[in-house]
Amino acid sequence: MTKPLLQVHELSKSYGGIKACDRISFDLYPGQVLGIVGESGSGKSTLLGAIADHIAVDHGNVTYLSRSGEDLEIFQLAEAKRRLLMRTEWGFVQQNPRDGLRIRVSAGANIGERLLDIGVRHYGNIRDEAAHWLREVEIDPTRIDDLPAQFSGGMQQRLQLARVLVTRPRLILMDEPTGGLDVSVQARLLDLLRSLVRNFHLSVIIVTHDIGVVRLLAHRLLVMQQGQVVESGLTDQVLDDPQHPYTQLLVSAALTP
Ligand SMILES: Nc1ncnc2c1ncn2[C@@H]1O[C@H](COP(=O)(O)OP(=O)(O)OP(=O)(O)O)[C@@H](O)[C@H]1O
Repeated sequence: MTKPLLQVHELSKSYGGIKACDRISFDLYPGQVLGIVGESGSGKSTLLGAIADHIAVDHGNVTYLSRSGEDLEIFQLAEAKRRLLMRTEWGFVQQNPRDGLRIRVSAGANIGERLLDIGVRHYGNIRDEAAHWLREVEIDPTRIDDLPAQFSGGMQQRLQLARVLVTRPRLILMDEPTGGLDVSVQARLLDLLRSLVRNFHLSVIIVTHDIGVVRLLAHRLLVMQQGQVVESGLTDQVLDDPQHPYTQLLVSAALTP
């Protein structure tokens, strides 16, 4: 039987008296897209940050099945190994591309930098790879020397994806990747994400408050309210027949024009 790529076990994180994440557990399988939905303040970003070890948890653990078949306890890894893993097998896509890009260097350098980080040194190859990944994310490779600031918001987000994908990660964590974009730009980005997930057999955890985004992308859903998972399951099942009153509210709010 296929083993989970990621096992999240009883993750908890409080800020003072606020339980931002309260004993969250789930498994993510290879090639699966898991959507995490909930209102602002429900704990989605804290959960994502905790999984990526950006936020120190109070309790719980995360186990990742590496490319070489090792079960790695993320919070127990030595710093160097954790950093290498985050640069190679994992990727993080920020809501604001400015947080995920280096704004003062060219598009090509943004992509190439990730390869330099993992020890690639042949500059010709790096430039070719950067051009290749620009094409993959539907950016004209003749823009390779442009700065991110010369790109539209949607293009910046696609550039961020190229920067993440160049090291061929297996797991991508995304925090509201379509937030703040116009509806038509969002739709194009979602289409692109869908084909990238399929073509590269990516496993993805995507945090959003937008039910439309998870309906299009996610195989499974976790619904969070006040730091807890109140409902989970296959996306269509959860959205077409929500059981928990909070999920019912989210779904009906999304239907109201
Ligand atoms: N650094 C922090 N210090 C104190 N409280 C925090 C901190 N980060 C988050 N919180 C609190 O934890 C709870 C969960 O916040 P979190 O940002 O994870 O929610 P969210 O669902 O991602 O919200 P949003 O969609 O607005 O980003 C909230 O009550 C928030 O105020």
